[in-house]
Amino acid sequence: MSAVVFEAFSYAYPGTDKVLDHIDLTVPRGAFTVITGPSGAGKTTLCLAVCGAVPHYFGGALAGTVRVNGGKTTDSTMHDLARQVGTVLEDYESQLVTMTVFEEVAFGLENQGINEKETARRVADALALVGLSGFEDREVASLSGGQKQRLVIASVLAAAPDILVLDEPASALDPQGAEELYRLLGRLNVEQGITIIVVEHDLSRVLPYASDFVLMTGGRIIASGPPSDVLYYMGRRQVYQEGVPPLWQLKLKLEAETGVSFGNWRSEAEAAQEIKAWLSACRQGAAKSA
Ligand SMILES: Nc1ncnc2c1ncn2[C@@H]1O[C@H](COP(=O)(O)OP(=O)(O)OP(=O)(O)O)[C@@H](O)[C@H]1O
Repeated sequence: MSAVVFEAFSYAYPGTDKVLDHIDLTVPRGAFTVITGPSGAGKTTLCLAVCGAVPHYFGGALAGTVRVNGGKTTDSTMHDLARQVGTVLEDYESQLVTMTVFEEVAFGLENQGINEKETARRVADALALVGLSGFEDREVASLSGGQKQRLVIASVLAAAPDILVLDEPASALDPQGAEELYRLLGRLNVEQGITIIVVEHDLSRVLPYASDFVLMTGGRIIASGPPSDVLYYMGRRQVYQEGVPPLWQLKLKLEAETGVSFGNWRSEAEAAQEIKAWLSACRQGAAKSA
């Protein structure tokens, strides 16, 4: 069974035209799916449709279906969906409600009627997953931006969701914080088997972890699939050029000018290794023919 399936899904907020237009998308279990595209494309709305806030909270008009773990979101309450889908909003600080780190993670569990012992176990596990063990008694207000971000992730992980949806989670973090955050998401994906759906405009950050890219413009999906397919599409069709990572801009230019096909680079280290091997093969070829 797939984690999330959109079938011919269209949606308009109350009083707007369609902001999602005939979305067909399957997110397999265990995927690391990155939603990207220009501002206003409908990326946030797509996330809100997975956690059920669209339409349960926002109202509006829809057609088609969104299924989470096989069930239609319109047949579940947001409360029930929250056990399957953990959501981290772009304005994640608005999700923090209490005084201490322990209370923050325990808050949602107490509301679900989970007993004290089980709550303590789940809080400890969730804090360990995000690297905040030992922070239990710290006041939330004393944490850095990156630590607050990880705390919000721990709070949603404590409910044991199998899908995590995050909207531009690195937008308020410095480059190192962003790198650490995506390393954490990569680990949750690979080691815990959690399906990740993340909105990100900086594709360099997610290249090492993503299994799929989804490119949206004007409420539609215009390309989706393995990251390399979508990056080639963006390069060849000249769409959303600002989203193509510098590493891939170099690769596409090199390929166009040399006729050589390079691998589907996921990191600078991978690219450097391949270019070095290629240069060395070129040198050997030149030496032989001399
Ligand atoms: N609550 C709302 N009520 C009415 N219209 C909305 C609401 N939220 C978003 N929209 C509109 O829906 C469209 C899609 O917005 P959305 O936030 O989903 O796009 P986005 O791709 O996430 O953009 P960004 O990258 O700027 O966050 C936009 O035209 C936006 O103005």
